Amino acid sequence: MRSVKEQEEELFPSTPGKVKIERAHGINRQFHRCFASTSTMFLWALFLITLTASYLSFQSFVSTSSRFLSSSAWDRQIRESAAPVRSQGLSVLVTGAAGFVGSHCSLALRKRGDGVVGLDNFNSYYDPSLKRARQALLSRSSIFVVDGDLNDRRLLSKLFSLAPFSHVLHLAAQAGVRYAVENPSSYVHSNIAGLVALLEAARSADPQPAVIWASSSSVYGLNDKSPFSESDRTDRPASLYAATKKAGEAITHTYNHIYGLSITGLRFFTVYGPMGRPDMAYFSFTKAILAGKPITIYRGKNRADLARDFTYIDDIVRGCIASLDTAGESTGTGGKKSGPAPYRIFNLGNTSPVTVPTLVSILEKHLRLKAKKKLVEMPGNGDVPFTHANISLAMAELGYKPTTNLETGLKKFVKWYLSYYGHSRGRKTNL
Ligand SMILES: O=C(O)[C@H]1O[C@H](OP(=O)(O)OP(=O)(O)OC[C@H]2O[C@@H](n3ccc(=O)[nH]c3=O)[C@H](O)[C@@H]2O)[C@H](O)[C@@H](O)[C@H]1O
Repeated sequence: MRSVKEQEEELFPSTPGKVKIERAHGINRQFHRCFASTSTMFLWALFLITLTASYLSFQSFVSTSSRFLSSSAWDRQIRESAAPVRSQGLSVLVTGAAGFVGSHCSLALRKRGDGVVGLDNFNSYYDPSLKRARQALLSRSSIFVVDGDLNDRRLLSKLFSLAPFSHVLHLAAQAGVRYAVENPSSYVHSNIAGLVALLEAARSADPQPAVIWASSSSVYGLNDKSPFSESDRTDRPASLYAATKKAGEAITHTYNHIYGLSITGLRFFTVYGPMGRPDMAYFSFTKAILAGKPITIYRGKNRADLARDFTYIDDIVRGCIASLDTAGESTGTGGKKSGPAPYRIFNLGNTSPVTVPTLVSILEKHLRLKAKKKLVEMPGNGDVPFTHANISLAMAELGYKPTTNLETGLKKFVKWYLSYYGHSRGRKTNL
């Protein structure tokens, strides 16, 4: 008669990974066989999982920065792309270069002979194929876009060590006001952690670049004083998106104060235009109208129409470039500032708010199709009733003067949309 301990040892071998089969007999033998083969399978599975995990992490190691960090061809591409081709030209690192505003700014900078290196993580917040198409366009203008994330500190410091960027145009962000209720952490990842990683790299760089970055009209939140001025309060954000942009303004101020980084924050007002963002209303409405699908138009309290100070992309690009040209230098080296550096914030808007139903009727006219409209109460997930920019400061300091009204800007957008997606005006699609 075997002791309980012996029986237990048969069932649960004392040496992990080893199975004692020599003492097995009867029903226990069957159990043991089964256990042995299960254990072997388990070990094999474990081995394969470990192998796959190592392979995948090696792949991601290789496919992100590290591939670049060891490649001299990659180094050369960065240096060439960063080099200006005109005398006194800027050398600009554009984050979010495959994004809407980033791609337009990169092309405009390149066109006038500045050096441009792009950085983009090509995330799937909206169709990445549009981002790849923008990247292809940039590549035709000899602009190299690095496929990497802001939070990859090693990659950032490598970029700054390869090229003496005079400026950073920081446009990479998690955008979208209402999406923040669905995926709050993506806003923290990009707009807070990513921003800090970028500022850390910029303040440690030699020379320190001037940083121009995208804040947002949404920082005015629930204010009802109109138009919105830079000196107005910004302590009542209506969305997490707005809160992260407001936080960004505070964070950049700290880096300006401690390290002497030259900072310019640009509060963009609902930017639209060709190659725009598919998540935005004018873009998604166009798609739906062409497909004969209904669109949802939000309304505020007492059925009031919502309104936005829609701003055309070319005006925004001019505002960004004027901000780069007037930024003033950073004053720090080796972690210490040698004197105060500029800290500026500007509204970049259009100064003429338009209601959402008017936006829809302009689209209907350009598309030669009627929209199926569903009017619903604003869901209360981040929207504000209206935005309206006072741009006096940007006019005075940047010479900023928007020139495109919504009618003209949407005409250009619709033309691009129909050609890019291969549709004809006045014809419904099967999208
Ligand atoms: O300036 C900014 O700081 C922000 O601008 C943009 O936000 P918004 O002004 O909210 O633009 P957008 O979504 O196009 O909605 C436009 C209008 O259509 C209404 N809207 C929207 C969707 C819908 O289905 N129905 C509707 O009525 C909606 O209620 C709103 O009244 C950027 O996305 C954001 O990233 C940020 O940069």
